[in-house]
Amino acid sequence: MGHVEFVKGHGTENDFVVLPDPDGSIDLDADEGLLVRALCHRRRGIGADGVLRVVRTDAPVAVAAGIEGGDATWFMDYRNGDGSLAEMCGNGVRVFARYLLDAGLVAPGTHPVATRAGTRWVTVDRTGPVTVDMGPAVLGPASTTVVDGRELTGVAVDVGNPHLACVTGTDLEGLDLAAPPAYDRSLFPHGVNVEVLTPLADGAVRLRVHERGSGETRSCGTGTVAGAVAALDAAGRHTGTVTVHTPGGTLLVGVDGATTTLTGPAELVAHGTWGAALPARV
Ligand SMILES: N[C@@H](CCC[C@H](N)C(=O)O)C(=O)O
Repeated sequence: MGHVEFVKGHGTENDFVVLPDPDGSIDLDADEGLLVRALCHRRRGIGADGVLRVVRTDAPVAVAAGIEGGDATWFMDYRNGDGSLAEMCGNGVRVFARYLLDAGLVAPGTHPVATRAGTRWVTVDRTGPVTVDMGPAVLGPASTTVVDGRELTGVAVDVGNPHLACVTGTDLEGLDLAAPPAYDRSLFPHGVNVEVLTPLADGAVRLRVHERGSGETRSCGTGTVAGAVAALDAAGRHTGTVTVHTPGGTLLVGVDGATTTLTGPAELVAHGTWGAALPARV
């Protein structure tokens, strides 16, 4: 495997390796996602929850993936840390937009980004939070899960990817979310991200998440939207603005009848070359 240029970034500590690969020439599927797993490994790699490959929408790999470029020049090819594909990543798409801006590929403003879940419009400026129009979050049936030996009831929420959002009074501090929670495979045939959230007195919610393909993460953008929609639903509401506190930071979710928005920080912290020998000592 040759050298690969990378950028490291995060949004509320949901962290990513950004791989600029406009022509889609890096083979991320080889050896069941070996490169992705190696990059994301916390001890033997760079360490990340997932990989954001930056590919042109007209590159053969994007076309082969069925990506409808539409207005979008760039495709966010998202991979979980275990090498699996996911349809969408809410924190990732905000970090992706931060990369596009800092790399001079877009100007400050609102831009379309193609994802496997469809096009998402992201508003990014030189500094400050990044907002993404996440599209509709569709509530599904109630379902149960088992987390840390406790049975919890949640509601299915489709945010382009699958979620089971459990509104509960459970003490989130003590909950062990390391192991994949049990779930109904007939309802979630492709797996599910599981959120556990507690409404707070001021109307905000506290949220933790076990992500499909990544394990417990410090934050999950799509999970935050799913949690906010579930919390509103539990309160008998279908619109509103919800502040969501995750272990990695605070995000703001807007929910109206037609769509949802997600706002929060997105930062790039390093860049380098994977696989390169160190420069010779002088
Ligand atoms: N961390 C992401 C979600 C990444 C995908 C997820 N693990 C899945 O498999 O669906 C986010 O910020 O939304």
